Amino acid sequence: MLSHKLGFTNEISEPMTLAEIYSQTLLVDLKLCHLVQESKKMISFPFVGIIIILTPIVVYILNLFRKHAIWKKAYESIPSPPCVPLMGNLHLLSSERDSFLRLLMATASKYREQSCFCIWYSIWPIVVLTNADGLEIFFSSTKEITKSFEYKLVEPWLKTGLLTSKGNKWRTRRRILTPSFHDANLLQSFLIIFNEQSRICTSRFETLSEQPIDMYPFIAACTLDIICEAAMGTSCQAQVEKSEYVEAVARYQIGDIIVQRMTTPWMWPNFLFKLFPIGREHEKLLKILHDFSRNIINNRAQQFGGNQLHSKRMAFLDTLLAKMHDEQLTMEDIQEEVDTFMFEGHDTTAAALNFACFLIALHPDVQQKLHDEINRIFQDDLERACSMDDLKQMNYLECVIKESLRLLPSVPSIGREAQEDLTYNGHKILAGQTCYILIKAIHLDPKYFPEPNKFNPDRFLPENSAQHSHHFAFVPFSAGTRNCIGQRFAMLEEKVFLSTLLRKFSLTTTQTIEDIRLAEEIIMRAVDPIYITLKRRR
Ligand code: HEM
Repeated sequence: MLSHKLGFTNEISEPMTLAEIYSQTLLVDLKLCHLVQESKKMISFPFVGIIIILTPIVVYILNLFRKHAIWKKAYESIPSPPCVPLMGNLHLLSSERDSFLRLLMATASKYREQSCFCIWYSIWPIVVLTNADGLEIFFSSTKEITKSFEYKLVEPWLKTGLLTSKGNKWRTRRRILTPSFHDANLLQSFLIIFNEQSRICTSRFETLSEQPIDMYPFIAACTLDIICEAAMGTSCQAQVEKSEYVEAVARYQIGDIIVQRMTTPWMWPNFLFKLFPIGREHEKLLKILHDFSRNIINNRAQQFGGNQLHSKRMAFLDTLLAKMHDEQLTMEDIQEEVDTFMFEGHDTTAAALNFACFLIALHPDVQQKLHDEINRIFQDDLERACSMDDLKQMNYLECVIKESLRLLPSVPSIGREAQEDLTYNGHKILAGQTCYILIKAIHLDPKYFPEPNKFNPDRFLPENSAQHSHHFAFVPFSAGTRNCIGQRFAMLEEKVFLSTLLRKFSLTTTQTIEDIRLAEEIIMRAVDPIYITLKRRR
């Protein structure tokens, strides 16, 4: 190690005081001075060159150790799993896809009383918050809206759209986009899309009934078609044909690369990443994704400008095009928002639906109640489309969707960067600190959810809602200023899909919840396929 060569031998597991750091710095400075004097004597140009290159590296490393000492001291009161010098907690991770989420959940459960813990990513701390109490430092703040570093890795695809942007840019965009999610015309168009695509998906299951199948790829294709048409006004036909775009998004090629990059820090700098084959593949996929959305946006803009938009169905894109001049949006601005909807609105919903199907298959009593509710609403009509009125009557289905999102949230954690010093349940969090809000652990707090691991949709019935009355005890869509803008869209979509499926089929599975290994890969995924058998009801 460079530090050892310079005689810098402190074990970093021991917190260093500032005085120690300064004395070490002095020592290194003296050594450097000595080296410079030596180099003068030798008047060797390569040697001076090496010194010039090494000095900023040494200063950087010393600065890191100085910060490490400050973090160690500041987070003394926050528990963490056992650390190893320089590695921090990295030695506890394996190449198994589920190892990171497993470590987070096991640590959260061990330190539930303390309401947070620290994970040391080598010498860098991540403070993980696991208790609903105190979350107002992020959820009720209009200032604490900056996302953590990891989100930078989706920026090559999404640029700085709504998910990744911050400050005034985020505020302006959120103001422009929010009304679209409450617009009655748009919601009506979306309802037609949900019905059509859910029906296509269900009919694909017809030929596969009576045998265990992995429903995920079918559901992912369906949710991709839905968001594509809702966002851009054009379906990408993921359920009926193959295309480069669908392969890149639905088969998760782009997502896999982003996840791989997240777990390999030496690939974080862009210039290094591009040198690896995976970096070049990433570029290729980005071109496919960007070309696809850019072409659709340009076509739609031309029709829009020429008043030739014959489609009665409105898309998010139309509301952006309509505001283009007033809000001074460029085509690139519009594209980053459309790409963001494609990213956020497809896999999150697919994961939620897949987990909901699994939990319904596991609990015949719950499934019976769902069938009863659906029979009451549709009687024997297996084909008619769901209306808004139908959806309003699906109260029990809503409880089932919520309980699924509680136990198996599509987004198990979210990241923030503290903008100023904060205090969370008595623990100090320094400005600039990366914090994870561990939604999955927050949802398992027995204080708000008795028998937290039990799948019990009844806890969301209005008469029982006092049990989880804390504002931030149930936050699958995050909460506060920076919550999920697509929450209502997603709930309606889930209701249409599940009621269409359950009108025709019953679901069973031979797997148990303990068999399912879960990985955090941008969203939460089952490491191995979940098999469900669909049986025609009549
Ligand atoms: C079950 C489905 C969904 C779940 C569980 C979910 C969950 C979330 C969560 C937890 C966040 C906060 C992310 C963070 O702070 O880092 C978020 C943000 C967001 N979601 Fe969703 N989401 C879902 C569906 C959707 C859909 C269908 C859309 C689009 C139509 C969408 C669009 C967005 C956008 C644009 C953001 C960023 C909002 C902002 O920062 O202002 N989501 N979502």
